[in-house]
Amino acid sequence: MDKLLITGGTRLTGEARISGAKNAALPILCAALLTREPVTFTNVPQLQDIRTLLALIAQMGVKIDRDEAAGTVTLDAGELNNPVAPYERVKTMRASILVLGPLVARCGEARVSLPGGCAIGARPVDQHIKGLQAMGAQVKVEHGDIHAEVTRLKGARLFTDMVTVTGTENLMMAACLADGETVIENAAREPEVVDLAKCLMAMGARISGAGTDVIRVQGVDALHGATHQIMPDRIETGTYLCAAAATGGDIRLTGTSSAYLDIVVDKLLDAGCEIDVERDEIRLRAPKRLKAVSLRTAPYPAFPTDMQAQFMAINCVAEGTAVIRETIFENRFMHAVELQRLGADIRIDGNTAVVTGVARLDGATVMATDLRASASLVVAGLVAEGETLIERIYHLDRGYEHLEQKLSALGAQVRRQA
Ligand SMILES: CC(=O)N[C@H]1[C@@H](OP(=O)(O)OP(=O)(O)OC[C@H]2O[C@@H](n3ccc(=O)[nH]c3=O)[C@H](O)[C@@H]2O)O[C@H](CO)[C@@H](O)[C@@H]1O
Ligand SMILES: C=C(OP(=O)(O)O)C(=O)O
Repeated sequence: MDKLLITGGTRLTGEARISGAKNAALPILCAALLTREPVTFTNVPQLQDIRTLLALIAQMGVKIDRDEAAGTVTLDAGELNNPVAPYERVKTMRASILVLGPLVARCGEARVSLPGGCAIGARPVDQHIKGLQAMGAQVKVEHGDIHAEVTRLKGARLFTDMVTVTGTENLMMAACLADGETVIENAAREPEVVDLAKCLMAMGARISGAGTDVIRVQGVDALHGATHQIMPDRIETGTYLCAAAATGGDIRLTGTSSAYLDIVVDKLLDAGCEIDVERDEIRLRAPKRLKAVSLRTAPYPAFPTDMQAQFMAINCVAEGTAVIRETIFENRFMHAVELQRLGADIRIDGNTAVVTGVARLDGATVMATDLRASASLVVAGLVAEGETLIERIYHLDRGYEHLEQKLSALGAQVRRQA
């Protein structure tokens, strides 16, 4: 298993280009299952999760034409014949559940393995199932698989018990081919939901309200081919901003947008950073020492849970004490014990972490436990004195394109070890 060796202590300076968003690309690639015509996507990141999803849908009979280096993928689901997502694929990537809605809507049938729990929490998919049932699907969970059947989905009024991002995406995709109008209330407002809606509308779907908490979809008989550019990755952007902030750096990120990062930018300003935003670029200049910033995660537009770990890392070396509350996932503090191995002062009490900044962190061997936990260890490793060896970095490969190359271009001393 690959490891990442970081020699800390270098200020990050220079420029890096942000990739297409993993969490937009995954649902948007699944949207291609809804039509018989080819759909082309650009700005698709080179990530393990994307490879996993493409392998999953190839097995369903979808033709894939991909130029990885150019970031383009064309999917042709004209001969989709096997609406099945087996456990072997689903277990490596929870987002595989995003094939469920499109498959039921297009094929009238789907068998998708239950994703199961993961490091950050139980993450059930009951809301996805409840929504499809409300649209008339017969859904059984048997032998660890979700088996759904319907002649044609019917439009319905759907209300999810909590805000769920992939739940909203699954139901919005399913509703595109349903008979009549579907109203999704308590919908997720995340920018990735909006990007998916844009793609679906380019394919002929009739959707309004994406980006608000009520999404209306008028079902149509068929969708058609289209071309769609995946939005920039706001979490990758935020991660590099944190890495620069922690190291007292001065970086420019291109190919991105601050539009969906308001609260992250605000927190970095509170921490003492200077931030300039120009069209598709963000420049961050960090102070000598950051100030501690408290935060509470919640659905968009509040502070994203996917940035919580990286902010815990910057608070480890900031001046003062920060209180971090995680309200989305019940077990998303796994990085805290690893950060403690580097000398961080963190106290955990339930869903609250109290982080008191220390003058310096010291390099050590640490273990990556999930994607953003791993990102927080990279941020901490960049600022720690000496060498930090991060084990199990396959998590990082799920979500950060060309991480070592981008960090090296910013002056970091980072090396992958086999
Ligand atoms: C591929 C993708 O886009 N992943 C993102 C997505 O995950 P994902 O869509 O899986 O996360 P959800 O928004 O669904 O989860 C929010 C909360 O609702 C709970 N829940 C969700 C669905 C359900 O049927 N029942 C249920 O109880 C979850 O356990 C969690 O506590 O949103 C999360 C929250 O912003 C992000 O951290 C993930 O990076
Ligand atoms: C939790 C994440 O991803 P996933 O939902 O794919 O596990 C993430 O992107 O931080």
